[in-house]
Amino acid sequence: MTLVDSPAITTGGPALAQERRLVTAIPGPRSRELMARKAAAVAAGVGTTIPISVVAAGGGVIVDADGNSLIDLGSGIAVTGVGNANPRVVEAVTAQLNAFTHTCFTVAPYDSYVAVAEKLNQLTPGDHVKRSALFNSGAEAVENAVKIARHFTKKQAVVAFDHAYHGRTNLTMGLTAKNIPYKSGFGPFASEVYRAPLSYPFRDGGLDGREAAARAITHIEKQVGAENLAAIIIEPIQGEGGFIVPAAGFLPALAEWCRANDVVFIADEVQTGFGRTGAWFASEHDGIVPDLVVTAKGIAGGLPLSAVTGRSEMMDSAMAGGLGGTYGGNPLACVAALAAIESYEEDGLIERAREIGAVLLGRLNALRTADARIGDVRGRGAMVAIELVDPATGAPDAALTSAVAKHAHANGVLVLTCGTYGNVIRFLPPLTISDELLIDGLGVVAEGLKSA
Ligand SMILES: Cc1ncc(COP(=O)(O)O)c(C=O)c1O
Repeated sequence: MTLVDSPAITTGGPALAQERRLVTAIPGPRSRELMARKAAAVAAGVGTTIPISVVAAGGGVIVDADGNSLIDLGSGIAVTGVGNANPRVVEAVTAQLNAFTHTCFTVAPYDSYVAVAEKLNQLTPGDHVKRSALFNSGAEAVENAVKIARHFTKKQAVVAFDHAYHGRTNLTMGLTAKNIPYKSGFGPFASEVYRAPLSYPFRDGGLDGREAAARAITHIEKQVGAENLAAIIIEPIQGEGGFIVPAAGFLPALAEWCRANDVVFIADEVQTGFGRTGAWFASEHDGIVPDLVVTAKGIAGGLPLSAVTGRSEMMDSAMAGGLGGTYGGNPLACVAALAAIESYEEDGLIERAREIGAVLLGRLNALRTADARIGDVRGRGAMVAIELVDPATGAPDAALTSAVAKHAHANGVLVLTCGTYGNVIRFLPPLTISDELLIDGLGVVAEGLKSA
């Protein structure tokens, strides 16, 4: 029986792999129609190249309208850490739907919002007194974190880093580094945003973390001056910018400088938070305690929710009613978050992220020894990437990257690319994926590299 006959979600190694190859070789009518539409969209410069119309997902597999199944190595861009349609989340949201769907927390409050805030206060790094405010998207939470930092410090400037990604709203576009497709033609951007050099070990010519931090701080002092600077915002491991893990010592040195200069240190943990890197938050790997932590994505099992959590004196400094919006901390998203957090805690998912990381790093490093086009393998936990280069020059190879991703998609494996130079393939599987599926998916990527 192939998955054409059975769209039920199955997990498991070789048998599924066999079925997947069979069905993906013969796209059904619905997928053919979609492929044609997507091809037109891609030709017009919009849309993705993945020719499927999803009808179900779970257990590390996405099933399309023809019964084709894809191994999910992207988690909807690091969102479905607890797996798609996680039973705890489904049950909680269903019960909430039957109770009430919306009141607006500031008009008529409800317990689940408070419970999520308390959980965030407890789980984020540091044992100081904290407060949390809830929003809908990562970008919205980043904007609010900057507003809080400005209100608290009475300063205006914000520093973001090379290769950073913080969203696509007006202020966050300015914080985001990459021009195309995120910024070009969408200006003017918000003022008082500056950029500093990052620690990017693969392309840094051997700078260690402290040296890279000294370079960034000198740059900031020259360009802005601490007396004008409200906040620096940084992803502890960069996501869209290419899964760049800064060298040890970089983040602690920046955090120290911020403390000494009354500058708010904002960690954007939108992509790295909620167990993704094998710890609740990636800041923990570097032993830093950010003043404000921004979270979203993995927080609520696929429902839109985001948060800013931070020092109570900073959070309380903003005027009541000055943050948030109508839907922030919607009751459906809040109960989903409580259920997702229960799943991370009780289903051992953070430990599982570390195991997934061992498989990813082991297999990808082995591939790298045999293939000089893999310039770098990096990441933590279930957030790992390969950077593809021209072996002769070390120059980024975006064409190879896109060919490998296309091969993977055509052969039933959903992987994402990223990076300023478009030459990074990133692996962000759901933390519920089996080793068999993961290894099978990596095998297809390896085939793609061989055939490219
Ligand atoms: C680090 C980081 N910050 C902010 C965002 C923006 O989040 P959203 O797309 O939910 O607005 C993203 C999204 O990818 C992200 O990775």
